[in-house]
Amino acid sequence: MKASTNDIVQETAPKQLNDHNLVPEQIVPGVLYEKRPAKRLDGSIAEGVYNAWITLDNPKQFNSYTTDMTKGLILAFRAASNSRDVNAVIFTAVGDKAFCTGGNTKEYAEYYAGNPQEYRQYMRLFNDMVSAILGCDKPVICRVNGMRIGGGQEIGMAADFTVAQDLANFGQAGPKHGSAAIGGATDFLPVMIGCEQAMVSGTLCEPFSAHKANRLGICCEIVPALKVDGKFIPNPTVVTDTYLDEFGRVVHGEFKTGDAFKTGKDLIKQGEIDLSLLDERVEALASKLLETFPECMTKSLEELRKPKLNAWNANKENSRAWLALNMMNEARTGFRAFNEGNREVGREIDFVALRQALAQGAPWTPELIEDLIPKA
Ligand SMILES: CC(C)(COP(=O)(O)OP(=O)(O)OC[C@H]1O[C@@H](n2cnc3c(N)ncnc32)[C@H](O)[C@@H]1OP(=O)(O)O)[C@@H](O)C(=O)NCCC(=O)NCCSC(=O)C1=CCCCC1=O
Repeated sequence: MKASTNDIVQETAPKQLNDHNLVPEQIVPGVLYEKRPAKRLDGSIAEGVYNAWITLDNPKQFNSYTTDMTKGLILAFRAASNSRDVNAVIFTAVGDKAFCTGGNTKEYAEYYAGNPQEYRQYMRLFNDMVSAILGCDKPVICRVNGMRIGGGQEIGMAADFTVAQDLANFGQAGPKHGSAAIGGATDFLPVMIGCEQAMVSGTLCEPFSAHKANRLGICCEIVPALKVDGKFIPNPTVVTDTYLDEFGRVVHGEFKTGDAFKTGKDLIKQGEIDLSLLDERVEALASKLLETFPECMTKSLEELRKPKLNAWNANKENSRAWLALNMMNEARTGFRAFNEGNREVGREIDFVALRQALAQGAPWTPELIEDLIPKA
């Protein structure tokens, strides 16, 4: 009689498996790690195979990552990468407001500001975190549960796929808050959305919608998340029913303006947010990935990641050094301004006043920094 696959496994698989993990699968506070059963395309459970869900858990601070959380993410990606029984990684965050808004600005302002040596050590962890995502042996799906901004956009773009709920905004924050988007964005954006759009995003720091992210090619799929009267509707603050304006310019995915935007905002407040379609589509993508040869999958990932990885590897060490020294002046000022400001006084410095001071040759003194920071 022909032996079953199970019999063959019993006979051939090592009785004792070597553990290649550097760490136990217990991750730090702020980073959750969970193996959920993988599903076949028909929705049935594939016994003994899982998807690793890595979840940022810092919702009060928009799932920004602290130093400890960068460590947790490195360990989590390492664990998922090494797990024989993991099909794909789902990289997401708690809640429906934010996937991640980057580095923790409170920690930046209160610990790293003015302390470049410490920030250089932090940037070792940050770089290793991005490299851990790009080096994961399993496909990584970024499940965008809410806004993906700054370093959040960078770690999200390091993933292989992005599936987003359509209320999520995307974008960079660096030059407005005293940093440069060189934690991956300047490497990934040009290859993902083209140099011109990358320039717009990486310098102007204007958030853009999930619909636009999908059109630009930074998301492979988006789903509605807002339910009004029990029915899903597209993000009502965004133009989704018109492709071109009267002059033939693409308007699909742009934010509405004026009263139309305000009406959209009110509708969001009235409705309820339901991420079930997001979960469905993420699971469906993971199921498609399951129905492939695992080694051929890993090799394909390795090859297809090269445009991102090569750019990242070429720049990450220089970026680390520059970011560390930048903590002495612009980052020190910008992150303190965000952290010490509020909605009333604002969270950004008077950029023109700074430029006027520098135009006269003024040095970066503690007094200049204090004067530039809006006082709550
Ligand atoms: C535009 C925002 C993302 C969202 O704005 P809004 O919707 O108006 O919400 P807020 O009121 O601003 O925020 C709500 C509360 O969350 C706190 N919050 C938000 N983001 C962070 C963060 N990154 N760290 C800590 N806390 C955060 C915010 O303070 C509010 O709490 P409060 O108690 O004060 O009410 C806007 O929030 C925003 O711009 N956030 C900061 C984005 C940012 O600058 N991120 C860091 C970018 S730099 C970076 O990530 C880097 C990575 C590695 C390389 C170097 C580098 O710079």
